[in-house]
Amino acid sequence: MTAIMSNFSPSYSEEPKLTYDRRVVAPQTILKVSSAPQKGKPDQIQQIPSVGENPDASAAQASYGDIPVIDFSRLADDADAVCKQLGDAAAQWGAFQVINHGIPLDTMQKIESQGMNFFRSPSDFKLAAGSVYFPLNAEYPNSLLQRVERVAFTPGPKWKFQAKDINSLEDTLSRIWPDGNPLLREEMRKYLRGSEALNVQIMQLLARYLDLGEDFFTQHFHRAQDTWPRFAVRWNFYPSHPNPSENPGAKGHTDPGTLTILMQDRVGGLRIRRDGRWYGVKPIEGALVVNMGDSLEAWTNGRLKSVIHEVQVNTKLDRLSMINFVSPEPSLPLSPPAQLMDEDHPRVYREPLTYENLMEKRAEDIVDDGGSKAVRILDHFKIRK
Ligand SMILES: O=C(O)CCC(=O)C(=O)O
Ligand SMILES: [Fe+2]
Repeated sequence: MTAIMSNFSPSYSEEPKLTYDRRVVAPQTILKVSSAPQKGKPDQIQQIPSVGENPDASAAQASYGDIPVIDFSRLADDADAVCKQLGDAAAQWGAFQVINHGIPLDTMQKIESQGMNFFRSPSDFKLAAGSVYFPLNAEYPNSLLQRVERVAFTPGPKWKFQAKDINSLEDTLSRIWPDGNPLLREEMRKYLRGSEALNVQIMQLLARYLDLGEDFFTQHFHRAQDTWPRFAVRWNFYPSHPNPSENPGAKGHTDPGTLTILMQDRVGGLRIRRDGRWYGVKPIEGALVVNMGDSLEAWTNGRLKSVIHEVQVNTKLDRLSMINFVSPEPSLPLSPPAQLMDEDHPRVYREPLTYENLMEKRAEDIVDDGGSKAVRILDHFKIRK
Protein backbone atom coordinates (compact mmCIF):
# COMPACT_ATOMS: atom_id res chain seq x y z
CA MET A 1 0.00 0.00 0.00
CA THR A 2 1.27 3.40 -0.84
CA ALA A 3 1.19 6.30 1.54
CA ILE A 4 -1.55 7.92 -0.48
CA MET A 5 -3.75 4.91 -0.13
CA SER A 6 -3.39 4.37 3.53
CA ASN A 7 -4.21 8.01 4.16
CA PHE A 8 -7.07 8.05 1.79
CA SER A 9 -10.51 6.99 2.76
CA PRO A 10 -13.37 8.64 0.94
CA SER A 11 -16.06 9.43 3.35
CA TYR A 12 -19.34 7.65 2.83
CA SER A 13 -21.45 9.28 5.45
CA GLU A 14 -21.99 12.55 3.70
CA GLU A 15 -25.50 13.12 2.57
CA PRO A 16 -25.77 13.31 -1.19
CA LYS A 17 -23.15 15.97 -1.38
CA LEU A 18 -22.37 15.72 -5.01
CA THR A 19 -18.72 16.01 -5.66
CA TYR A 20 -19.17 16.44 -9.35
CA ASP A 21 -20.67 18.98 -11.61
CA ARG A 22 -24.45 18.67 -11.54
CA ARG A 23 -25.13 21.24 -14.20
CA VAL A 24 -27.78 20.01 -16.56
CA VAL A 25 -26.24 19.73 -19.96
CA ALA A 26 -27.61 22.10 -22.53
CA PRO A 27 -29.63 20.09 -25.02
CA GLN A 28 -27.49 21.09 -27.97
CA THR A 29 -24.49 19.37 -26.46
CA ILE A 30 -26.32 16.06 -26.65
CA LEU A 31 -25.84 14.60 -30.03
CA LYS A 32 -28.66 13.13 -31.98
CA VAL A 33 -27.53 11.76 -35.24
CA SER A 34 -29.81 11.01 -38.11
CA SER A 35 -28.33 8.74 -40.64
CA ALA A 36 -29.82 6.88 -43.51
CA PRO A 37 -31.42 3.60 -42.55
CA GLN A 38 -29.14 0.63 -43.12
CA LYS A 39 -29.45 -0.76 -46.62
CA GLY A 40 -31.08 -4.14 -46.24
CA LYS A 41 -28.76 -7.09 -46.41
CA PRO A 42 -30.93 -9.42 -44.43
CA ASP A 43 -28.61 -12.35 -44.55
CA GLN A 44 -25.66 -10.53 -43.18
CA ILE A 45 -24.84 -9.52 -39.70
CA GLN A 46 -25.82 -5.95 -39.27
CA GLN A 47 -22.94 -3.56 -38.75
CA ILE A 48 -23.85 -0.78 -36.44
CA PRO A 49 -22.20 2.54 -37.16
CA SER A 50 -20.77 3.86 -33.96
CA VAL A 51 -19.93 7.35 -32.88
CA GLY A 52 -16.36 7.33 -34.07
CA GLU A 53 -17.26 6.02 -37.53
CA ASN A 54 -20.25 8.16 -38.14
CA PRO A 55 -19.52 11.40 -39.97
CA ASP A 56 -22.73 12.92 -38.60
CA ALA A 57 -21.73 12.34 -35.05
CA SER A 58 -20.22 15.73 -34.49
CA ALA A 59 -23.11 17.55 -36.16
CA ALA A 60 -25.08 18.08 -33.03
CA GLN A 61 -28.79 18.32 -33.36
CA ALA A 62 -30.76 19.45 -30.40
CA SER A 63 -33.62 17.36 -29.06
CA TYR A 64 -34.26 13.94 -27.77
CA GLY A 65 -36.47 11.34 -29.33
CA ASP A 66 -39.86 10.43 -28.09
CA ILE A 67 -38.81 7.41 -26.13
CA PRO A 68 -41.89 6.70 -24.02
CA VAL A 69 -41.91 7.63 -20.34
CA ILE A 70 -44.22 5.35 -18.39
CA ASP A 71 -45.72 6.54 -15.13
CA PHE A 72 -46.18 3.54 -12.83
CA SER A 73 -48.30 5.54 -10.42
CA ARG A 74 -51.06 5.18 -13.04
CA LEU A 75 -51.05 1.40 -12.68
CA ALA A 76 -53.51 1.56 -9.81
CA ASP A 77 -56.21 3.38 -11.81
CA ASP A 78 -55.54 2.43 -15.36
CA ALA A 79 -53.43 -0.68 -15.66
CA ASP A 80 -54.71 -1.40 -19.17
CA ALA A 81 -53.46 1.91 -20.49
CA VAL A 82 -50.08 1.49 -18.81
CA CYS A 83 -49.82 -2.04 -20.16
CA LYS A 84 -50.53 -0.84 -23.68
CA GLN A 85 -48.11 2.06 -23.48
CA LEU A 86 -45.35 -0.11 -22.06
CA GLY A 87 -45.92 -2.97 -24.51
CA ASP A 88 -46.02 -0.63 -27.51
CA ALA A 89 -42.76 0.92 -26.33
CA ALA A 90 -41.13 -2.51 -25.96
CA ALA A 91 -42.37 -3.58 -29.40
CA GLN A 92 -41.53 -0.38 -31.26
CA TRP A 93 -38.56 1.13 -29.43
CA GLY A 94 -37.21 -1.75 -27.38
CA ALA A 95 -36.83 0.74 -24.56
CA PHE A 96 -38.73 3.09 -22.28
CA GLN A 97 -38.24 5.06 -19.11
CA VAL A 98 -40.20 4.42 -15.93
CA ILE A 99 -41.10 7.05 -13.37
CA ASN A 100 -42.77 6.49 -9.99
CA HIS A 101 -41.39 2.95 -9.94
CA GLY A 102 -41.13 2.78 -6.18
CA ILE A 103 -37.37 3.08 -5.71
CA PRO A 104 -36.81 6.26 -3.70
CA LEU A 105 -35.04 9.13 -5.42
CA ASP A 106 -32.97 9.54 -2.28
CA THR A 107 -31.65 5.98 -2.65
CA MET A 108 -30.70 6.61 -6.26
CA GLN A 109 -28.97 9.88 -5.40
CA LYS A 110 -27.00 8.36 -2.56
CA ILE A 111 -25.79 5.51 -4.72
CA GLU A 112 -24.85 7.96 -7.43
CA SER A 113 -22.85 10.14 -5.09
CA GLN A 114 -21.06 7.14 -3.55
CA GLY A 115 -20.26 5.88 -7.03
CA MET A 116 -18.84 9.25 -8.02
CA ASN A 117 -16.81 9.33 -4.83
CA PHE A 118 -15.32 6.00 -5.72
CA PHE A 119 -14.40 6.85 -9.31
CA ARG A 120 -13.06 10.26 -8.32
CA SER A 121 -10.75 8.62 -5.81
CA PRO A 122 -7.01 8.25 -6.42
CA SER A 123 -6.11 5.50 -8.79
CA ASP A 124 -4.25 3.51 -6.12
CA PHE A 125 -7.36 3.37 -3.99
CA LYS A 126 -9.43 2.11 -6.89
CA LEU A 127 -6.86 -0.43 -8.03
CA ALA A 128 -6.71 -1.84 -4.52
CA ALA A 129 -10.26 -3.12 -5.11
CA GLY A 130 -8.68 -5.77 -7.35
CA SER A 131 -10.59 -7.69 -9.98
CA VAL A 132 -13.96 -6.03 -9.40
CA TYR A 133 -12.56 -2.73 -10.67
CA PHE A 134 -11.77 -2.23 -14.36
CA PRO A 135 -9.64 0.82 -15.05
CA LEU A 136 -10.11 3.01 -18.07
CA ASN A 137 -9.58 1.37 -21.40
CA ALA A 138 -6.12 0.02 -20.65
CA GLU A 139 -6.67 -3.72 -20.91
CA TYR A 140 -9.68 -3.68 -23.18
CA PRO A 141 -8.80 -1.55 -26.16
CA ASN A 142 -11.25 -3.41 -28.41
CA SER A 143 -14.12 -3.99 -26.10
CA LEU A 144 -17.60 -2.66 -26.65
CA LEU A 145 -16.96 -0.52 -23.64
CA GLN A 146 -14.44 1.87 -25.05
CA ARG A 147 -13.94 4.57 -22.52
CA VAL A 148 -15.48 3.33 -19.36
CA GLU A 149 -14.21 2.60 -15.89
CA ARG A 150 -16.26 -0.05 -14.20
CA VAL A 151 -17.06 -1.73 -10.96
CA ALA A 152 -18.69 -5.14 -11.32
CA PHE A 153 -20.92 -6.18 -8.44
CA THR A 154 -20.81 -9.74 -9.67
CA PRO A 155 -18.88 -12.39 -7.84
CA GLY A 156 -16.73 -14.72 -9.84
CA PRO A 157 -15.10 -14.22 -13.19
CA LYS A 158 -17.90 -15.68 -15.27
CA TRP A 159 -21.31 -14.50 -16.26
CA LYS A 160 -22.74 -17.74 -14.91
CA PHE A 161 -22.12 -16.63 -11.39
CA GLN A 162 -24.30 -13.60 -11.44
CA ALA A 163 -26.48 -13.15 -8.44
CA LYS A 164 -29.09 -10.79 -7.25
CA ASP A 165 -28.85 -11.20 -3.56
CA ILE A 166 -27.31 -8.44 -1.50
CA ASN A 167 -25.07 -11.05 0.12
CA SER A 168 -23.37 -11.65 -3.15
CA LEU A 169 -22.59 -7.96 -3.43
CA GLU A 170 -20.85 -7.96 -0.08
CA ASP A 171 -17.58 -9.07 -1.53
CA THR A 172 -17.47 -6.23 -4.03
CA LEU A 173 -18.63 -3.71 -1.48
CA SER A 174 -15.87 -4.69 0.90
CA ARG A 175 -13.28 -4.56 -1.85
CA ILE A 176 -14.23 -1.13 -3.10
CA TRP A 177 -14.61 0.26 0.41
CA PRO A 178 -12.30 -1.76 2.63
CA ASP A 179 -13.17 0.38 5.64
CA GLY A 180 -16.84 -0.33 5.15
CA ASN A 181 -19.59 1.80 3.70
CA PRO A 182 -22.84 0.95 5.50
CA LEU A 183 -24.69 3.76 3.75
CA LEU A 184 -23.95 2.35 0.31
CA ARG A 185 -24.70 -1.18 1.46
CA GLU A 186 -28.10 -0.17 2.77
CA GLU A 187 -29.01 1.85 -0.32
CA MET A 188 -27.85 -0.90 -2.68
CA ARG A 189 -30.02 -3.32 -0.75
CA LYS A 190 -33.04 -1.07 -1.21
CA TYR A 191 -32.23 -0.56 -4.86
CA LEU A 192 -31.89 -4.27 -5.53
CA ARG A 193 -35.14 -5.13 -3.81
CA GLY A 194 -36.87 -2.36 -5.76
CA SER A 195 -35.45 -3.40 -9.11
CA GLU A 196 -36.31 -7.02 -8.44
CA ALA A 197 -39.94 -6.03 -7.89
CA LEU A 198 -39.89 -3.77 -10.92
CA ASN A 199 -38.52 -6.57 -13.08
CA VAL A 200 -41.41 -8.84 -12.07
CA GLN A 201 -43.94 -6.08 -12.65
CA ILE A 202 -42.61 -5.26 -16.12
CA MET A 203 -42.36 -8.90 -17.21
CA GLN A 204 -45.96 -9.47 -16.11
CA LEU A 205 -47.16 -6.41 -17.99
CA LEU A 206 -45.30 -7.49 -21.12
CA ALA A 207 -46.81 -10.98 -20.95
CA ARG A 208 -50.25 -9.45 -20.55
CA TYR A 209 -49.62 -7.11 -23.47
CA LEU A 210 -48.83 -10.13 -25.65
CA ASP A 211 -51.93 -12.00 -24.41
CA LEU A 212 -49.79 -14.76 -22.99
CA GLY A 213 -51.16 -14.73 -19.47
CA GLU A 214 -49.45 -12.66 -16.85
CA ASP A 215 -47.13 -15.42 -15.62
CA PHE A 216 -45.76 -16.51 -18.96
CA PHE A 217 -42.26 -15.22 -18.17
CA THR A 218 -42.31 -15.07 -14.40
CA GLN A 219 -43.30 -18.73 -13.99
CA HIS A 220 -39.70 -19.51 -14.93
CA PHE A 221 -38.24 -17.19 -12.36
CA HIS A 222 -37.83 -19.80 -9.69
CA ARG A 223 -37.47 -22.85 -11.83
CA ALA A 224 -33.96 -23.74 -10.80
CA GLN A 225 -32.84 -24.63 -7.33
CA ASP A 226 -31.31 -21.26 -7.05
CA THR A 227 -33.48 -18.32 -7.96
CA TRP A 228 -33.60 -16.85 -11.40
CA PRO A 229 -33.51 -14.48 -13.08
CA ARG A 230 -30.20 -13.18 -11.90
CA PHE A 231 -28.85 -9.71 -11.84
CA ALA A 232 -25.44 -8.53 -12.89
CA VAL A 233 -25.01 -5.09 -11.42
CA ARG A 234 -22.37 -2.72 -12.67
CA TRP A 235 -21.28 0.86 -12.28
CA ASN A 236 -20.06 2.44 -15.51
CA PHE A 237 -18.11 5.67 -15.24
CA TYR A 238 -17.40 7.67 -18.39
CA PRO A 239 -14.80 10.37 -17.84
CA SER A 240 -15.34 13.41 -20.03
CA HIS A 241 -13.32 13.82 -23.20
CA PRO A 242 -12.94 17.00 -25.25
CA ASN A 243 -13.34 15.39 -28.64
CA PRO A 244 -16.67 13.60 -29.12
CA SER A 245 -15.72 11.97 -32.41
CA GLU A 246 -12.78 10.18 -30.81
CA ASN A 247 -14.50 8.92 -27.79
CA PRO A 248 -17.29 6.44 -28.07
CA GLY A 249 -18.01 5.49 -24.46
CA ALA A 250 -19.76 2.27 -25.32
CA LYS A 251 -20.10 1.17 -28.93
CA GLY A 252 -23.42 0.15 -30.45
CA HIS A 253 -24.65 -3.18 -29.12
CA THR A 254 -27.64 -4.98 -27.72
CA ASP A 255 -27.75 -6.49 -24.24
CA PRO A 256 -28.03 -10.28 -24.07
CA GLY A 257 -30.52 -10.77 -21.23
CA THR A 258 -34.23 -10.15 -20.88
CA LEU A 259 -34.39 -6.63 -19.43
CA THR A 260 -31.72 -4.11 -18.54
CA ILE A 261 -32.70 -1.67 -15.80
CA LEU A 262 -30.48 1.37 -15.85
CA MET A 263 -30.05 4.39 -13.65
CA GLN A 264 -28.27 7.27 -15.34
CA ASP A 265 -27.20 10.60 -13.95
CA ARG A 266 -28.02 13.99 -15.43
CA VAL A 267 -25.27 14.08 -18.00
CA GLY A 268 -26.93 12.04 -20.75
CA GLY A 269 -25.13 10.41 -23.67
CA LEU A 270 -27.02 7.12 -23.83
CA ARG A 271 -28.62 6.77 -27.25
CA ILE A 272 -30.83 4.12 -28.77
CA ARG A 273 -31.33 3.20 -32.37
CA ARG A 274 -34.70 2.90 -34.03
CA ASP A 275 -35.35 2.55 -37.77
CA GLY A 276 -31.85 3.66 -38.66
CA ARG A 277 -31.75 6.73 -36.42
CA TRP A 278 -30.20 7.45 -33.06
CA TYR A 279 -32.26 8.98 -30.26
CA GLY A 280 -30.85 10.40 -27.05
CA VAL A 281 -32.31 8.98 -23.84
CA LYS A 282 -33.19 12.09 -21.93
CA PRO A 283 -31.98 12.17 -18.33
CA ILE A 284 -35.06 12.50 -16.10
CA GLU A 285 -34.52 12.82 -12.38
CA GLY A 286 -35.58 9.65 -10.61
CA ALA A 287 -36.42 7.76 -13.79
CA LEU A 288 -35.06 4.34 -14.69
CA VAL A 289 -34.30 3.38 -18.27
CA VAL A 290 -35.45 -0.08 -19.29
CA ASN A 291 -34.01 -1.80 -22.38
CA MET A 292 -35.24 -5.06 -23.87
CA GLY A 293 -32.45 -7.59 -24.49
CA ASP A 294 -31.77 -10.39 -26.96
CA SER A 295 -33.30 -13.09 -24.76
CA LEU A 296 -36.61 -11.29 -24.69
CA GLU A 297 -36.65 -10.67 -28.43
CA ALA A 298 -35.98 -14.37 -29.08
CA TRP A 299 -38.53 -15.48 -26.51
CA THR A 300 -41.24 -13.35 -28.11
CA ASN A 301 -40.38 -14.33 -31.70
CA GLY A 302 -39.24 -10.80 -32.44
CA ARG A 303 -42.40 -9.10 -31.15
CA LEU A 304 -40.41 -7.22 -28.52
CA LYS A 305 -37.24 -5.59 -29.77
CA SER A 306 -33.75 -5.93 -28.40
CA VAL A 307 -32.62 -2.36 -28.73
CA ILE A 308 -29.26 -1.24 -30.15
CA HIS A 309 -27.73 1.38 -27.92
CA GLU A 310 -24.47 3.18 -27.34
CA VAL A 311 -23.02 5.79 -25.03
CA GLN A 312 -21.32 8.99 -26.08
CA VAL A 313 -18.92 10.52 -23.67
CA ASN A 314 -19.65 14.09 -22.72
CA THR A 315 -17.11 16.73 -23.66
CA LYS A 316 -17.17 18.37 -20.22
CA LEU A 317 -18.87 16.23 -17.64
CA ASP A 318 -18.08 12.82 -16.23
CA ARG A 319 -21.01 10.43 -16.40
CA LEU A 320 -22.06 7.59 -14.12
CA SER A 321 -24.62 4.89 -14.71
CA MET A 322 -25.62 1.89 -12.65
CA ILE A 323 -26.80 -0.98 -14.76
CA ASN A 324 -28.71 -4.03 -13.72
CA PHE A 325 -28.60 -6.72 -16.40
CA VAL A 326 -31.36 -9.24 -15.82
CA SER A 327 -30.76 -12.67 -17.30
CA PRO A 328 -32.91 -15.79 -17.55
CA GLU A 329 -31.69 -19.16 -16.41
CA PRO A 330 -28.86 -19.96 -18.85
CA SER A 331 -30.21 -23.31 -20.07
CA LEU A 332 -33.87 -22.33 -20.32
CA PRO A 333 -35.03 -22.71 -23.96
CA LEU A 334 -36.27 -19.30 -25.03
CA SER A 335 -39.04 -20.87 -27.09
CA PRO A 336 -41.68 -18.51 -28.37
CA PRO A 337 -45.22 -19.53 -27.46
CA ALA A 338 -47.48 -20.84 -30.20
CA GLN A 339 -49.63 -17.70 -30.02
CA LEU A 340 -46.74 -15.64 -31.37
CA MET A 341 -46.15 -17.81 -34.44
CA ASP A 342 -48.33 -18.30 -37.46
CA GLU A 343 -48.06 -18.18 -41.22
CA ASP A 344 -47.54 -14.46 -41.20
CA HIS A 345 -45.16 -14.65 -38.29
CA PRO A 346 -42.93 -17.66 -38.81
CA ARG A 347 -40.32 -18.58 -36.28
CA VAL A 348 -37.51 -16.02 -36.47
CA TYR A 349 -34.73 -17.64 -34.44
CA ARG A 350 -33.26 -21.09 -34.37
CA GLU A 351 -34.30 -23.54 -31.72
CA PRO A 352 -33.16 -24.40 -29.21
CA LEU A 353 -31.81 -21.03 -28.26
CA THR A 354 -30.76 -20.27 -24.71
CA TYR A 355 -29.15 -17.39 -22.90
CA GLU A 356 -26.08 -19.56 -22.67
CA ASN A 357 -25.92 -19.81 -26.48
CA LEU A 358 -26.19 -16.04 -26.75
CA MET A 359 -23.44 -15.47 -24.21
CA GLU A 360 -21.11 -17.96 -25.87
CA LYS A 361 -21.60 -16.30 -29.24
CA ARG A 362 -21.07 -12.91 -27.71
CA ALA A 363 -17.80 -13.97 -26.13
CA GLU A 364 -16.61 -15.41 -29.46
CA ASP A 365 -17.57 -12.30 -31.33
CA ILE A 366 -15.91 -9.96 -28.97
CA VAL A 367 -12.77 -12.07 -28.80
CA ASP A 368 -12.58 -13.25 -32.38
CA ASP A 369 -13.02 -10.06 -34.30
CA GLY A 370 -11.22 -8.01 -31.73
CA GLY A 371 -14.55 -6.47 -30.85
CA SER A 372 -14.03 -3.84 -33.51
CA LYS A 373 -17.33 -4.62 -35.16
CA ALA A 374 -20.43 -4.06 -33.16
CA VAL A 375 -22.96 -6.68 -34.16
CA ARG A 376 -26.35 -7.86 -33.17
CA ILE A 377 -25.57 -11.23 -31.65
CA LEU A 378 -29.12 -12.42 -32.33
CA ASP A 379 -28.58 -12.12 -36.06
CA HIS A 380 -26.28 -15.12 -35.87
CA PHE A 381 -29.28 -17.21 -34.82
CA LYS A 382 -31.74 -16.06 -37.47
CA ILE A 383 -33.39 -18.76 -39.52
CA ARG A 384 -32.33 -18.10 -43.09
CA LYS A 385 -35.14 -18.23 -45.62
O1 LIG B 1 -23.93 3.34 -19.31
C1 LIG B 1 -24.95 3.23 -19.99
O2 LIG B 1 -25.81 4.11 -20.01
C2 LIG B 1 -25.17 2.02 -20.86
C3 LIG B 1 -24.05 1.04 -20.84
C4 LIG B 1 -24.37 -0.20 -21.59
O3 LIG B 1 -25.10 -0.18 -22.52
C5 LIG B 1 -23.80 -1.49 -21.16
O4 LIG B 1 -22.92 -1.51 -20.31
O5 LIG B 1 -24.26 -2.53 -21.69
FE1 LIG C 1 -25.80 -2.17 -22.99
